[in-house]
Amino acid sequence: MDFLFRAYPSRQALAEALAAGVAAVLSGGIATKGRARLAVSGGSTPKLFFETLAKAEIDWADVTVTLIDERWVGEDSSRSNAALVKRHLMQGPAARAHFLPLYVEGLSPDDAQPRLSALLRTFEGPFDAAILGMGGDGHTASFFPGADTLEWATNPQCSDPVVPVRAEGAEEPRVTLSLPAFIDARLLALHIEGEEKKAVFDKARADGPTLDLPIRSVLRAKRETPLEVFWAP
Ligand SMILES: O=C1O[C@H](COP(=O)(O)O)[C@@H](O)[C@H](O)[C@H]1O
Repeated sequence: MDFLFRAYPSRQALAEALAAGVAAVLSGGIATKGRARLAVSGGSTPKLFFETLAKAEIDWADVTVTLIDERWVGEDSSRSNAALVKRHLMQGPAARAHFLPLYVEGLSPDDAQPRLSALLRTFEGPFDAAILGMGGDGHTASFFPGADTLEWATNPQCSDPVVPVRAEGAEEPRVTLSLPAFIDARLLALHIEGEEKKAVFDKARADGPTLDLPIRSVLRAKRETPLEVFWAP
Protein backbone atom coordinates (compact mmCIF):
# COMPACT_ATOMS: atom_id res chain seq x y z
CA MET A 1 0.00 0.00 0.00
CA ASP A 2 1.13 3.53 -0.64
CA PHE A 3 1.39 5.82 2.30
CA LEU A 4 1.79 9.54 2.87
CA PHE A 5 4.17 10.43 5.68
CA ARG A 6 3.13 13.67 7.34
CA ALA A 7 5.74 14.95 9.79
CA TYR A 8 4.87 17.78 12.22
CA PRO A 9 7.22 19.89 14.32
CA SER A 10 5.23 19.25 17.52
CA ARG A 11 2.60 16.93 18.95
CA GLN A 12 0.24 19.90 19.24
CA ALA A 13 0.63 20.66 15.52
CA LEU A 14 0.03 16.99 14.73
CA ALA A 15 -3.11 16.88 16.91
CA GLU A 16 -4.50 19.97 15.17
CA ALA A 17 -3.81 18.63 11.66
CA LEU A 18 -5.19 15.15 12.38
CA ALA A 19 -8.28 16.56 14.12
CA ALA A 20 -8.93 18.95 11.20
CA GLY A 21 -8.61 16.07 8.72
CA VAL A 22 -10.93 13.78 10.69
CA ALA A 23 -13.49 16.54 11.27
CA ALA A 24 -13.56 17.30 7.53
CA VAL A 25 -14.13 13.63 6.65
CA LEU A 26 -16.87 13.26 9.28
CA SER A 27 -18.59 16.42 8.03
CA GLY A 28 -18.41 15.07 4.49
CA GLY A 29 -19.98 11.79 5.60
CA ILE A 30 -22.79 13.62 7.38
CA ALA A 31 -23.41 15.84 4.36
CA THR A 32 -23.63 12.93 1.91
CA LYS A 33 -25.13 10.12 4.04
CA GLY A 34 -26.67 11.88 7.02
CA ARG A 35 -24.27 10.14 9.42
CA ALA A 36 -20.61 9.36 9.93
CA ARG A 37 -18.62 6.63 11.66
CA LEU A 38 -15.27 6.91 13.34
CA ALA A 39 -13.05 4.18 14.81
CA VAL A 40 -10.28 5.27 17.17
CA SER A 41 -7.40 3.60 18.95
CA GLY A 42 -6.60 3.74 22.64
CA GLY A 43 -3.31 3.66 24.51
CA SER A 44 -1.26 6.66 25.58
CA THR A 45 -0.84 8.52 22.27
CA PRO A 46 -4.28 9.87 21.28
CA LYS A 47 -5.22 12.12 24.24
CA LEU A 48 -4.21 15.44 22.71
CA PHE A 49 -5.72 14.49 19.36
CA PHE A 50 -8.97 13.50 21.12
CA GLU A 51 -9.12 16.76 23.09
CA THR A 52 -8.56 18.76 19.90
CA LEU A 53 -11.10 16.80 17.86
CA ALA A 54 -13.70 17.11 20.65
CA LYS A 55 -13.83 20.87 20.02
CA ALA A 56 -14.68 20.50 16.30
CA GLU A 57 -17.97 22.13 15.43
CA ILE A 58 -19.58 19.29 13.50
CA ASP A 59 -22.97 17.59 13.90
CA TRP A 60 -21.72 15.17 16.52
CA ALA A 61 -25.22 13.75 17.09
CA ASP A 62 -24.87 12.18 13.61
CA VAL A 63 -21.54 10.54 14.47
CA THR A 64 -20.97 7.07 15.91
CA VAL A 65 -17.61 6.46 17.55
CA THR A 66 -16.21 3.01 18.23
CA LEU A 67 -12.83 1.51 19.04
CA ILE A 68 -10.21 -0.14 16.87
CA ASP A 69 -9.50 -2.45 19.82
CA GLU A 70 -10.36 -2.86 23.48
CA ARG A 71 -8.61 -4.30 26.49
CA TRP A 72 -10.93 -6.68 28.35
CA VAL A 73 -11.43 -4.49 31.41
CA GLY A 74 -14.35 -2.43 32.67
CA GLU A 75 -14.47 1.34 32.32
CA ASP A 76 -13.40 1.76 35.94
CA SER A 77 -9.94 0.51 34.90
CA SER A 78 -7.24 2.97 33.83
CA ARG A 79 -6.49 0.45 31.03
CA SER A 80 -9.93 0.83 29.43
CA ASN A 81 -9.80 2.35 25.95
CA ALA A 82 -13.52 3.19 26.23
CA ALA A 83 -12.86 5.20 29.39
CA LEU A 84 -10.08 7.08 27.58
CA VAL A 85 -12.41 7.98 24.72
CA LYS A 86 -15.18 9.09 27.07
CA ARG A 87 -12.81 11.21 29.18
CA HIS A 88 -10.89 12.87 26.34
CA LEU A 89 -13.01 12.73 23.17
CA MET A 90 -16.67 12.63 24.13
CA GLN A 91 -16.61 16.03 25.82
CA GLY A 92 -17.93 19.46 24.81
CA PRO A 93 -19.55 19.39 21.35
CA ALA A 94 -18.46 15.77 20.86
CA ALA A 95 -20.44 14.61 23.91
CA ARG A 96 -23.43 14.35 21.56
CA ALA A 97 -21.81 11.55 19.53
CA HIS A 98 -22.97 7.95 19.98
CA PHE A 99 -20.45 5.51 21.39
CA LEU A 100 -20.36 1.79 20.58
CA PRO A 101 -18.22 0.00 23.19
CA LEU A 102 -16.41 -3.26 22.44
CA TYR A 103 -16.46 -4.57 26.03
CA VAL A 104 -19.33 -6.69 27.38
CA GLU A 105 -19.48 -7.05 31.16
CA GLY A 106 -19.77 -10.64 32.33
CA LEU A 107 -18.67 -12.27 29.06
CA SER A 108 -15.24 -13.39 27.91
CA PRO A 109 -13.82 -11.94 24.67
CA ASP A 110 -14.50 -15.30 22.97
CA ASP A 111 -18.13 -15.36 24.11
CA ALA A 112 -18.69 -11.70 23.23
CA GLN A 113 -17.07 -11.96 19.77
CA PRO A 114 -20.19 -13.16 17.85
CA ARG A 115 -22.34 -10.44 19.45
CA LEU A 116 -19.80 -7.71 18.79
CA SER A 117 -19.25 -8.90 15.22
CA ALA A 118 -23.02 -8.82 14.63
CA LEU A 119 -23.17 -5.24 15.95
CA LEU A 120 -20.33 -4.12 13.70
CA ARG A 121 -22.03 -5.77 10.70
CA THR A 122 -24.99 -3.41 11.17
CA PHE A 123 -22.64 -0.64 10.02
CA GLU A 124 -23.25 -0.29 6.31
CA GLY A 125 -20.20 0.61 4.29
CA PRO A 126 -16.73 1.51 5.48
CA PHE A 127 -15.80 3.81 8.35
CA ASP A 128 -15.48 7.44 7.39
CA ALA A 129 -12.27 7.57 9.42
CA ALA A 130 -10.21 4.95 11.24
CA ILE A 131 -7.24 6.05 13.33
CA LEU A 132 -4.63 3.45 14.16
CA GLY A 133 -1.86 3.59 16.75
CA MET A 134 1.26 1.46 16.95
CA GLY A 135 3.23 0.01 19.84
CA GLY A 136 7.02 -0.28 20.04
CA ASP A 137 6.67 -4.00 19.20
CA GLY A 138 5.04 -3.17 15.85
CA HIS A 139 1.52 -4.04 16.95
CA THR A 140 -1.38 -2.02 15.64
CA ALA A 141 -5.00 -2.46 16.74
CA SER A 142 -4.50 -5.55 18.97
CA PHE A 143 -2.50 -7.37 16.29
CA PHE A 144 0.31 -8.34 18.69
CA PRO A 145 3.33 -10.35 17.53
CA GLY A 146 2.68 -13.97 18.56
CA ALA A 147 -1.00 -13.40 19.41
CA ASP A 148 -3.13 -16.54 19.32
CA THR A 149 -5.48 -15.16 16.66
CA LEU A 150 -3.06 -12.98 14.68
CA GLU A 151 -3.53 -14.85 11.39
CA TRP A 152 -7.31 -14.75 11.80
CA ALA A 153 -7.46 -11.04 12.59
CA THR A 154 -5.02 -9.94 9.87
CA ASN A 155 -6.38 -12.17 7.09
CA PRO A 156 -7.55 -9.85 4.28
CA GLN A 157 -10.46 -12.29 3.72
CA CYS A 158 -11.52 -12.40 7.38
CA SER A 159 -15.30 -12.13 7.51
CA ASP A 160 -15.47 -11.45 11.26
CA PRO A 161 -15.35 -7.72 12.08
CA VAL A 162 -14.31 -8.47 15.67
CA VAL A 163 -11.74 -11.05 16.83
CA PRO A 164 -10.75 -12.04 20.39
CA VAL A 165 -7.01 -11.81 21.18
CA ARG A 166 -4.63 -13.23 23.75
CA ALA A 167 -0.96 -12.34 23.53
CA GLU A 168 2.07 -12.36 25.79
CA GLY A 169 2.80 -8.73 24.93
CA ALA A 170 -0.70 -7.59 25.90
CA GLU A 171 -1.42 -7.19 29.58
CA GLU A 172 -4.95 -8.56 29.36
CA PRO A 173 -7.20 -10.42 26.91
CA ARG A 174 -8.64 -8.15 24.26
CA VAL A 175 -10.85 -7.82 21.25
CA THR A 176 -9.79 -6.14 18.05
CA LEU A 177 -11.37 -5.10 14.80
CA SER A 178 -10.05 -7.35 12.06
CA LEU A 179 -8.02 -5.91 9.17
CA PRO A 180 -10.94 -5.91 6.67
CA ALA A 181 -13.17 -4.17 9.23
CA PHE A 182 -11.17 -0.93 9.01
CA ILE A 183 -8.89 -1.14 5.97
CA ASP A 184 -11.42 0.50 3.61
CA ALA A 185 -12.01 3.54 5.83
CA ARG A 186 -12.24 6.70 3.73
CA LEU A 187 -9.49 8.20 5.85
CA LEU A 188 -7.11 5.59 7.27
CA ALA A 189 -4.51 7.24 9.50
CA LEU A 190 -1.64 5.90 11.57
CA HIS A 191 -0.83 8.20 14.49
CA ILE A 192 2.67 7.70 15.92
CA GLU A 193 4.93 9.91 18.00
CA GLY A 194 8.62 9.80 18.93
CA GLU A 195 11.82 8.63 17.26
CA GLU A 196 11.46 5.09 18.57
CA LYS A 197 8.14 4.52 16.83
CA LYS A 198 9.44 6.14 13.63
CA ALA A 199 12.31 3.63 13.66
CA VAL A 200 9.81 0.75 14.09
CA PHE A 201 7.72 2.13 11.24
CA ASP A 202 10.83 2.42 9.01
CA LYS A 203 11.73 -1.17 9.85
CA ALA A 204 8.20 -2.32 9.05
CA ARG A 205 8.46 -0.77 5.57
CA ALA A 206 11.37 -3.08 4.77
CA ASP A 207 11.11 -6.73 3.70
CA GLY A 208 10.39 -9.28 6.40
CA PRO A 209 7.65 -11.56 7.70
CA THR A 210 4.34 -9.74 7.99
CA LEU A 211 3.45 -11.23 11.35
CA ASP A 212 6.78 -10.33 13.02
CA LEU A 213 5.77 -6.66 12.86
CA PRO A 214 1.97 -6.80 12.47
CA ILE A 215 1.71 -3.15 11.33
CA ARG A 216 2.98 -4.68 8.06
CA SER A 217 -0.44 -6.27 7.57
CA VAL A 218 -1.80 -2.73 7.16
CA LEU A 219 1.13 -1.49 5.07
CA ARG A 220 0.80 -4.49 2.73
CA ALA A 221 -3.00 -4.40 2.38
CA LYS A 222 -4.72 -3.13 -0.76
CA ARG A 223 -6.44 0.26 -0.56
CA GLU A 224 -7.65 2.81 -3.05
CA THR A 225 -6.15 5.80 -1.26
CA PRO A 226 -2.88 5.90 0.69
CA LEU A 227 -2.56 5.28 4.41
CA GLU A 228 -1.82 8.66 6.01
CA VAL A 229 0.91 8.49 8.63
CA PHE A 230 0.89 11.34 11.16
CA TRP A 231 4.18 11.65 13.05
CA ALA A 232 5.78 14.16 15.40
CA PRO A 233 8.99 13.82 17.45
O1 LIG B 1 -2.62 -1.29 23.68
C1 LIG B 1 -2.74 -0.51 22.78
O2 LIG B 1 -1.63 -0.02 22.20
C2 LIG B 1 -1.62 0.68 20.95
C3 LIG B 1 -0.46 1.67 21.02
O3 LIG B 1 -0.61 2.41 22.22
P1 LIG B 1 0.40 3.54 22.73
O4 LIG B 1 0.21 3.59 24.21
O5 LIG B 1 1.81 3.10 22.35
O6 LIG B 1 0.00 4.80 22.03
C4 LIG B 1 -2.95 1.34 20.65
O7 LIG B 1 -2.97 1.77 19.32
C5 LIG B 1 -4.09 0.38 20.94
O8 LIG B 1 -5.34 0.95 20.62
C6 LIG B 1 -4.07 0.02 22.39
O9 LIG B 1 -5.12 -0.87 22.75
